[in-house]
Amino acid sequence: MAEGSEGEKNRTMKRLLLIINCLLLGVGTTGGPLVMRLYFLRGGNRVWLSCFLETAGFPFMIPPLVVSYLRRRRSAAAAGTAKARLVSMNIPLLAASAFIGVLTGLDDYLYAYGVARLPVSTSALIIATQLGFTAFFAFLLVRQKFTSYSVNAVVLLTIGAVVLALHASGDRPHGESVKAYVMGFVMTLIAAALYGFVLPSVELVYKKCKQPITYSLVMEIQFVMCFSATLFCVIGMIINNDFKAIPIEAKKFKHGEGSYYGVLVGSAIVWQAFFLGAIGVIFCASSLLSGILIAVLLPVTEVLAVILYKEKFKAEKGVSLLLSLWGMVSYFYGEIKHDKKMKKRKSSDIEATEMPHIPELGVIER
Ligand SMILES: Nc1ncnc2[nH]cnc12
Repeated sequence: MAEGSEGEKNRTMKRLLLIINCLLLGVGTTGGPLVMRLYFLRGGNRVWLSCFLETAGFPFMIPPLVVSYLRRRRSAAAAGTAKARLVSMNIPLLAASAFIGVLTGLDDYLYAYGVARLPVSTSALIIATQLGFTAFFAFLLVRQKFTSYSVNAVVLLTIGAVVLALHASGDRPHGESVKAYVMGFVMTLIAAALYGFVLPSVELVYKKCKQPITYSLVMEIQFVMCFSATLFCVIGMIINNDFKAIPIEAKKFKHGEGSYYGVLVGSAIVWQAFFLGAIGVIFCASSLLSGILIAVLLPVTEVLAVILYKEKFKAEKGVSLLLSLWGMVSYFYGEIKHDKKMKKRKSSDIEATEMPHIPELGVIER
């Protein structure tokens, strides 16, 4: 009985964690591209600097990491077990996280290149194709199982992106060459494919890792990933002389120096929420759900871009928005149905002495 209530408490905690991470991902997915585009619209033109800002907020992870360490230390002392380590990840996990971080740094550059050249509403919809890539790599790397509902969601969200891509040419910003526009389009598409690979790779690392994955460890992984991605971008910034250009850009920024630095710091904070949310959702559920949430929220970004930056809202953007919402409803309906089926099966198995461990609501077993 006590074990049952402990299990119930764990499930509730994991659901709460899932909700928090969905919110973080939501803030990052919608706010990140808008702040990044604001930088370019108001006079900034450094691609390496803006890709650096995607991960440079990793020091914001230090306070929660310290709190988590103190808690682990206190519970180890109370239980009389070995002292908690300041850094709990082992060397292979550190190496894997650093490697994925470099891929993320490269991806950030491709993504920022696209945001610099395309309207946010267009780049957001190209990024929606990421879900197709995530689904493909999740199948290859972590043997993600699909239901008719999740397949339906992937198809709808991908069609939504394609509808937009087919009509995107009329969206070229004033004064931008066709070549720059096409390059922006292609780079964003490659970013979508690469990040579609990164998400299931994180899930694979969680699965293959020899130590139990806790949320504290997820935060450490986030720290290392963002640190190595930032290092990658710093090299690009040095080569491109971006550090010298920062004070000059700040002086020329349309809203003044103060708001220039405000945009940079705001960007770093919002993108931290994005990356922590993305890998946190993978921890609580799966890389597929992370990909689905990113795709579902992109049309929200698009609508906000239309409102805030007066970008054009054409019929195809509305169609894409509807398809995304339909895809989201389909996915969650399938998950709730699956969850109910699992609960029913569990209660009919309750008599058995050795009860098998059944995963819940797309939650991967660890
Ligand atoms: N670097 C990135 N940041 C945000 N969303 C992305 N989608 C693909 N790459 C991305």
